[in-house]
Amino acid sequence: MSASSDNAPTPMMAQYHALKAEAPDCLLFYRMGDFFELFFDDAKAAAAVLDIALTSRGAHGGDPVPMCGVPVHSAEGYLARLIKAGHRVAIAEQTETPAEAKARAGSKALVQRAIVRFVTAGTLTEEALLDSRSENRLVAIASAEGGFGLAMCDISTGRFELMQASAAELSAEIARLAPSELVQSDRADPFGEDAILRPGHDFSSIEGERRLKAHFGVATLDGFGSFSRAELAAAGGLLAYLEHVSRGTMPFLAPPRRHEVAQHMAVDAATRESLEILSSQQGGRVGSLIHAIDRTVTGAGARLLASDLGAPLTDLAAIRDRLALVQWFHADPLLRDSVREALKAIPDLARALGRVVAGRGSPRDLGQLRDGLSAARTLRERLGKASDLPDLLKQLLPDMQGHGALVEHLARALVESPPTERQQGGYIARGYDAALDALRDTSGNARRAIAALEATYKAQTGVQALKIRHNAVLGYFIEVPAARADALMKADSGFAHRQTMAGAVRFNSPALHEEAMRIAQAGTHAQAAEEAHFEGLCEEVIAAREGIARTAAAIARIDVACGHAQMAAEGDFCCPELTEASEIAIESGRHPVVEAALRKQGQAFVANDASLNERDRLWLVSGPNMGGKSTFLRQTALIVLLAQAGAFVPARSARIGIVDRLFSRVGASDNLARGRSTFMVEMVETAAILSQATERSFVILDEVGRGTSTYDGLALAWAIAEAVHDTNRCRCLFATHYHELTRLAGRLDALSLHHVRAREWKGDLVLLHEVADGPADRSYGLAVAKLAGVPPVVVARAKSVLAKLEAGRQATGGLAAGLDDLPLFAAAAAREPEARDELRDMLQALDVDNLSPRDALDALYRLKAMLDEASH
Ligand SMILES: Nc1ncnc2c1ncn2[C@@H]1O[C@H](COP(=O)(O)OP(=O)(O)OP(=O)(O)O)[C@@H](O)[C@H]1O
Repeated sequence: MSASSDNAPTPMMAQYHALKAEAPDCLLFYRMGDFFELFFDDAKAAAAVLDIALTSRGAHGGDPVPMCGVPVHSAEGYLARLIKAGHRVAIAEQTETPAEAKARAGSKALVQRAIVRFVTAGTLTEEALLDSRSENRLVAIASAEGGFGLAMCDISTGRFELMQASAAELSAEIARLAPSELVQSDRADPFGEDAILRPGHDFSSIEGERRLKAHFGVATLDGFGSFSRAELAAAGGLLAYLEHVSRGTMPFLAPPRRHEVAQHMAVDAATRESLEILSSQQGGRVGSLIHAIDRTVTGAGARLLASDLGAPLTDLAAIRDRLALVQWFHADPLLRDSVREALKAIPDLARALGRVVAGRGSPRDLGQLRDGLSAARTLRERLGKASDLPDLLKQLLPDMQGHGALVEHLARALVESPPTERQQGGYIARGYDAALDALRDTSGNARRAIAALEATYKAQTGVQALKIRHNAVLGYFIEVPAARADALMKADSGFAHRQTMAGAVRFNSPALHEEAMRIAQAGTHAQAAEEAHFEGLCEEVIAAREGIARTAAAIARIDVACGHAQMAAEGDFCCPELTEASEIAIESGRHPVVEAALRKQGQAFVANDASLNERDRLWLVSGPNMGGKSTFLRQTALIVLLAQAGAFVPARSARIGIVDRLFSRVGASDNLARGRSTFMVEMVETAAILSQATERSFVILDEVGRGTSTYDGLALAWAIAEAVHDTNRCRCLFATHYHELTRLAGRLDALSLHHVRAREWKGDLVLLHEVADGPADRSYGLAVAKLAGVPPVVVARAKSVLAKLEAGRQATGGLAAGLDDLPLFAAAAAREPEARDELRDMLQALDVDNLSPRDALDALYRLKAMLDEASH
């Protein structure tokens, strides 16, 4: 900002504000020479995040303008940190050179600038800004016809999906997608705190259909499938946003695929968090399911694995197809090893393609596409020769070929390891373009001529220390020590003086000038030629984008299957059997994360069986703290999830009846310790289970109810267990401390009692981590306290308090005295006074003073009829 003493903005300030007005919710990176500079509040925000100096420049309205800047060449690293901190950035580049500005509008002209791009969390393609092992998703939401449409894309790979969800399904879908950025209409209520609000007219189905057709250059969308109005509206919002942020160069999107919500297990946000599927409750990958079982060797494989675990299937045939492929690799360790070796060498095709299509590709990306596609072909040939190909592989193999001409062209055109930078050139191979080679020869010859000149001048002047050198400012020059410069300074020496340094003097000569010009000209022409070839190659890649994306997807699927097979071999996992029955029959199941953690400490994991079916669908699991109840519950849920994701499972055998919805809830006090949850949240989440779990669902409830007083907690746990048993009728494991709940066994016929075993040995507690039939014999709370190091005097005191309490319990019948007299849950539920409320409403609505006798009699009849109806 140049200084201005009065209040009129300088031209540069006016330009800055005009650009800023185009991107009010972004930090504006304003290009000035070799820096991006930020001003005003943007500068303050960026300086705080980036920990760089906040200075000021000039003044605006009399006040100094806060400013900070980052060098252009290292901008990516700074961008990454700003995006991570939740900012969005608009990049304003100089769109003409200072010389062009001068020619346009005189010596005082301001260089024109324009926003060329927005950098936002959901629209990144740069390798440095992305995690190679996770997808980066942008999601748009729209509503139409009473439902919701979601459009999801990962522009770094081109994946593009549309889906329809009901209001009840919406939050689970958003949790599954875990978007980096969520876009929605500014006319609807925000779906999340960070949702980006865009103009409402972008989210109409008509507009969506128009944009889709235009983007894919089709006259009808029939070839892609049939989409609901809400899906089209969401697609419209997504495409409009992409157009906005990419400023003309649309990123790669594969044709949209419909994601059927009903074909996937519904797993809500609370369950994902509690099962620690993709990240642990501490927030990182370490300690999560995916961290424990991921044996993929490519970034694309890791991303697909995360997507599989996030959306387990419910379609039996599709799951069996995936499992058959894992089984095939499992059965042949040699083949598996060699395929994994081959996969390791395959570059990330999807992301390289994403960058090229988005116009941000580099010669290195083209090299990666060449190497990846050719490796894919080799792998296909190798796999194609094997016998008994599983069906899924038969479908994948054709996707891995068909790029022969492109690979051959890239191989001819590019050097072996092309650079990431284009400016320096040198990435087009010799022999590809004779004219380019000639230009390079010219520079080579000129360079040799310059070397020869040095020898000539040394002989001519007798100065042995004479050197011909080059720098960015002067270009080529002749340098001699100051003490020997006199001879060259003479007017008739043939040398022209250019610069005097402390110890040296620099000269030019006509011959040197001529050779230097030859080099510069040839260099400029060669660079232009390389650029043209680069553009041509990119166009060829772009034309083949859908096929390349299919190849990338096939490789990722093979990597995931190989990874599961590898994990199964390392971890002794088995192939689960999937059925349509309402059952879960696991023999010797284990928790993959806890097992891995124990193994590190040299301890063994105790495997346990679980067996739920229609007649025995609710297991009440009790036992001492630290006994392994939570672990047992979670391992069962994880085994179900892995099985339906198409993976082998940590068990000796597992038969799983397809689960439509998976729920996991943990009692509030467990979470409170992490400062995460409250009893209220626990109840809200439990309410969701009671309203959504179906007969095909699987629910784990871990000490639900314990976040409140003993009586309230017991009462709630009791009622929840009854409701799950009688109304939801889902498969359920319910861990509890309330010994009193064991009385439910006599009342609910599909409920059975189990406990984790413990023994007291010589006064010490031994936790066996074994799940056994029947209720726990006692609670062992004091023994656990002792184990945890509570001082012996306190434990002794607690023992005497306990003895008193137990004596009291025997006298009064205890906490649960009288519970046996409770009417059955179903009966209690049926007598809920809903109909009575209607009666009450109607009575309340009667305006008695203004009723005619006739109307009063009618009203009485109506009320009586309602009452009769309600009691039937
Ligand atoms: N099957 C098992 N084999 C070996 N160790 C186990 C097993 N299950 C649990 N453990 C160990 O016991 C610890 C406690 O397990 P877990 O949290 O499941 O107990 P819990 O009964 O739910 O306890 P609390 O009631 O206090 O929540 C685990 O961290 C693990 O180290």
